[in-house]
Amino acid sequence: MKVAVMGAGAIGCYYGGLLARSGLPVTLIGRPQHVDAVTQRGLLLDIGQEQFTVPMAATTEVSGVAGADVVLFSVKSGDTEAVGRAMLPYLRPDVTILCLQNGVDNPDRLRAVIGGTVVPVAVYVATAMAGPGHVRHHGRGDLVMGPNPHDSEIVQHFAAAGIPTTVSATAIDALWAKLIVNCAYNALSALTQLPYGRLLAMGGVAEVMTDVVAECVAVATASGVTVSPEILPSVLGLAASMPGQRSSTAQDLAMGKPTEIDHLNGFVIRRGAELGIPTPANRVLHTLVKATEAVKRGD
Ligand SMILES: NC(=O)C1=CN([C@@H]2O[C@H](COP(=O)(O)OP(=O)(O)OC[C@H]3O[C@@H](n4cnc5c(N)ncnc54)[C@H](OP(=O)(O)O)[C@@H]3O)[C@@H](O)[C@H]2O)C=CC1
Ligand SMILES: CC(C)(CO)C(=O)C(=O)O
Repeated sequence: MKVAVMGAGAIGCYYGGLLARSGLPVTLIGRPQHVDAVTQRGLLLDIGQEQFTVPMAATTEVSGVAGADVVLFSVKSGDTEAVGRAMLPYLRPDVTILCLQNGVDNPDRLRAVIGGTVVPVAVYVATAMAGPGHVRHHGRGDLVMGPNPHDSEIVQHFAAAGIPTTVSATAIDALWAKLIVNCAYNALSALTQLPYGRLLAMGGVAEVMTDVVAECVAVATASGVTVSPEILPSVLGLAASMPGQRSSTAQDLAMGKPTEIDHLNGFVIRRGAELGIPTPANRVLHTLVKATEAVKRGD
């Protein structure tokens, strides 16, 4: 199974690195600083106290997807269409594209651009780039993948690489459950730059999260998604399980990078409007993050 990773960041380098370490041919496609480092000395992969150096192919050219049986698609949600269009001329007609992204509509948006087999995957991991061509694993790593023509072969190769993968017809429901967590935490952590433990201890935060979750559940349910009745306690309980964590939106905002907020709270607002469901709490959070991004950019 020949693999290409489109978007050699925290997710792409972690999963691509594990697959390459297991012996599969993997090509990373990423930015020059990562590609140069990987080409010179291999990918550095920190897992717990162990560090692995994984030799693997790397390129800055999107044409690196040519010939791949499986593409791990791991760019941020805002880049989905543009990167999809750029890869299209190089893709094999029978390629399987695994969307390893947060948000629920990336597979549909990518499929609209490239057609073919585009598979939703819910990603339960915490990883971050520690430097050029250097990825650090902070926890978990399991995947829930939608059914696809090559799912058993993919699961087998992933298991051999130490990536626990479940195939589920309800992978989209899992993505929605993750989206609801993101809608509750990401903007509030970004706007305050607080880690989750301190965030939840602030007066009124649990109440705001409760409103956000209620709106998300209404939109999800009207979209035909099954949401666990335990979603609210599970969302509010997350802070205790990772009290020191700041959201990816908080990290993007702090680094002056574009956030994925249009595909988190922003998506719920758009879908709510289509369905006639009001989403005022999500709207306030989305607006404040967009305004803060604009201020940071100096608009
Ligand atoms: N990190 C995590 O622990 C988790 C992340 N996710 C989700 O996974 C997805 C990926 O996240 P993550 O890996 O953290 O993001 P990163 O920003 O670390 O990785 C994406 C990489 O792709 C690069 N890229 C974008 N366009 C191109 C292009 N045309 N050519 C080459 N490289 C390109 C980006 O460069 P540049 O920044 O310069 O554009 C960046 O280096 C997101 O949807 C995220 O929400 C889900 C679960 C956990
Ligand atoms: C689950 C959570 C909220 C963990 O930080 C996340 O996915 C993110 O930060 O984007």
